[in-house]
Order: sequence, then structure tokens, then C-alpha cells
Amino acid sequence: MPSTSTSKKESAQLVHEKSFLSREKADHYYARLESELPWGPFSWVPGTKPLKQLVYFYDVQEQHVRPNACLDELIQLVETTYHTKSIVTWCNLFRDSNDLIDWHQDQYGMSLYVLSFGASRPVEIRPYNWSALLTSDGSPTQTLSLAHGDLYHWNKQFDANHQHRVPASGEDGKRISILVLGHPIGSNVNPEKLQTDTMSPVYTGQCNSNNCQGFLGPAKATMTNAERKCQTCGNKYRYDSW
Ligand SMILES: O=C(O)CCC(=O)C(=O)O
Ligand SMILES: [Fe+2]
Repeated sequence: MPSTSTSKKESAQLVHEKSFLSREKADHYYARLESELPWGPFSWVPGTKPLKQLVYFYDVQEQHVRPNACLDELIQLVETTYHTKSIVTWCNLFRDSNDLIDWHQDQYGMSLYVLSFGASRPVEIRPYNWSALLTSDGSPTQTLSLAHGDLYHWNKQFDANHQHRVPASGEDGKRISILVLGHPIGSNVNPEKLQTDTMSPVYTGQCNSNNCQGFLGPAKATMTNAERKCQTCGNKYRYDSW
């Protein structure tokens, strides 16, 4: 099993564990997750258009108020396998292959462990720094083909240097992804103090003005005045139009 410790010197690391769960276990968890979680739409900024997929955010408060045995089992499995302490869990339900997540960096400042259930979907990855973006056409440099029961994980160093997205492609049908965010055991982190606005993803994107296709500067999804500016033509995009 690869090491997942996160000392300051650690380099960026991404691992895809195919069939982390057996087919039987994946079927079992998929059915429970789909029916038991209170899935719903979510907007980072209240009143603006919601994310494409349905979500459920399982933080320490939810764990007290609405404990979910299925999520707790999966979290515990990740914790024991990777010697990590989970801080919070974010769940996505992609209702079909049109539900997508655009290019972003998570910026959770933690290691990320993602369990994938249901339809096979790609997660695309590209390096994230301006020189890489401006000298490339922005295409993904790596694609994880995630099947039912797979798991992938990356550390915060990997997140810091890359963007990822779940494009509108892959097998049609529902897909659930369970994102367990954690720190190595022994880290001094208080989950009660976590604030969603410091954890929100940072989105970029591509300019669609007159086929410009330039890259939009990054903006955090929780800022009400969030705006992304095209690095090529200067066109500005308000959060609502992302
Ligand atoms: O569904 C996945 O595998 C990734 C989801 C994701 O990138 C996110 O929720 O931030
Ligand atoms: Fe993400």
C-alpha cells in the first residue's frame, strides 16, 4: 500500500486503486448511499445557480445530528487503510453523464480519498500554473477512468499543482463519489473549527467570447462578488454565469 503521510517535504502524489471494493461491496454501498443520503442541490453562494450535481456535506455537526452508518463505515475503512483521520466528507450524486464539475482545484488543504460508485466516469487532470496553461491548449494530461468500487487519492501537494474536472462524458447512469478529506493521524486539527468558505474549491474556466478560448483567472466559489477574468481578451465573468 503506498504511503500517504503528508510532511512538508512530501511531493505531489496521486494513486488510483482499481477495485478497492469488491463488486459485491460496491453494489451494497451504492444502494445504501443512493437511498439513505439526503441528496439535494447546493449553491456556494445562496441564491445563485446550484452546482450541476446533487450533493451532501457530512461534517462533524451532521455526524452528531444525523449519523449515517453507511458513510461512517466507508470513512472508517479509509481511515484504517490510509492511517488518516477524516475531517469531513463531501458526497456527489451525478444523475447522468450530463451532470459535471468544471475545472477546479479543491484547496481543502488536506489529503483527499475518493470512492467511486455506479456509472464509470472519467476524472481529467491537468497541471495548474500559468505557464503550463498559457503554453498548452488546456487539455487534460491525465485521465482516471473510474469504475464502480475504485478509489483514488491525492495529497494537498498534488492538489496545489493541478486542476481536475468531471466532464460530461463516460457511461450514462448515476454515479456517486464520496470524498473523504483527512489529515494523517496525529495532526493537530480541530474539525469543529473548519469553515466551508476556507475550503471551497477554486474554479477557473475557458473564455467563450468570440471563440477566444483564453483561460479565466481563478476565483473562489464562496465569494459573492467572485469574478473570473480572461487572461487573453480581458472579458469578465460573474459567478452567476459560470
Ligand atoms: O467525483 C469525483 O471523482 C471528483 C469530484 C470533485 O472533484 C469534487 O467534488 O470536488
Ligand atoms: Fe474536486
